[in-house]
Amino acid sequence: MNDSTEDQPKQSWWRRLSGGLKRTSASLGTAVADLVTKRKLDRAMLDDIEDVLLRADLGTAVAERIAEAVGEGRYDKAISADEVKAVVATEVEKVLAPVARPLVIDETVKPFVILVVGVNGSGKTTTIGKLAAKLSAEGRKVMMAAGDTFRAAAIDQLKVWGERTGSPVIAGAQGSDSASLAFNALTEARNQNRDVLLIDTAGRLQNKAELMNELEKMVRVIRRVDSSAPHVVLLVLDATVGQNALSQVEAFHRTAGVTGLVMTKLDGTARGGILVALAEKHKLPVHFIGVGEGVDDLAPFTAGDFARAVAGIEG
Ligand SMILES: Nc1nc2c(ncn2[C@@H]2O[C@H](COP(=O)(O)OP(=O)(O)OP(=O)(O)O)[C@@H](O)[C@H]2O)c(=O)[nH]1
Repeated sequence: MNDSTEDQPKQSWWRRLSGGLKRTSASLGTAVADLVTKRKLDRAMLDDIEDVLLRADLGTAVAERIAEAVGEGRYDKAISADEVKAVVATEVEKVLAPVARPLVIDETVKPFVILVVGVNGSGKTTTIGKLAAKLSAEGRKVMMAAGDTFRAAAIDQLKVWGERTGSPVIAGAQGSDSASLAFNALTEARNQNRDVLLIDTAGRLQNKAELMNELEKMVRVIRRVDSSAPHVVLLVLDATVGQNALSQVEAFHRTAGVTGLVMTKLDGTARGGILVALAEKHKLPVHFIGVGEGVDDLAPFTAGDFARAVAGIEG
């Protein structure tokens, strides 16, 4: 790949990310601009700034901290919207930097098992497909397991990704036992000497308790084949659900021991600030962000870029 083609995806995903977060950043930018015109900074202005940040889904702790940082050394002085945005970007980056961590695949572990969990529609199957494409492009032998046996379309969707990425897909019939499917897939991945096994899971069953029981069972059964597996438990979160994402993290973390997050659909939401609230509260690593439905639309998560996009600073 030459430099110009390497630059293109980076630019296009940045455009989509900053474009997607435009509603977050534009409302934040406009509100901040309205607040700071022809006024000197005082407590009331900081409270207003804090409200604006709360509306962007950044969460109370971060909003409060940013407002304090804006106030530092600036009381009774005029302040520009750009100054406020710069403080927002700096403070957001501080929260995100510790969680922006790449997905590390231990080459000594074979197969390296990645269990992908999340509620239905969050983008699990699509993320698995994108990951399979990425990992196979890096030269790894990937296998996928259609553990979402509840939904026939999810099985078909995964098979399409399998064909697209040249990776075998282990699937059962709709309604078959997902734990035994995971068991078979891991055994098969071992026999075929695969580097990575990506396991899809159901996002919806009759009720939440049943879903969590099934996940627990899946993990238990996987451990029977390899006591160190799953090596990564990726929780896929849909950015458009806003604050709901916080409780999803709690539920899945308790059940499946989530090791890292992927946040999808950041290409079309005004609620991207939720990632900041999540980072602040749960401190779980964020490996990737989804910025579209295509195979290349899974971008590594970088704190600085994201912080600037949220604050509405041009890339
Ligand atoms: N715009 C956008 N759409 C996405 C992204 N990731 C996934 N989607 C879309 O979201 C929808 C749901 O994605 P799936 O991958 O089927 O979700 P799932 O979590 O597997 O859903 P279940 O199988 O029902 O549990 C699909 O239409 C995807 O194309 C993203 O980053 N951006």
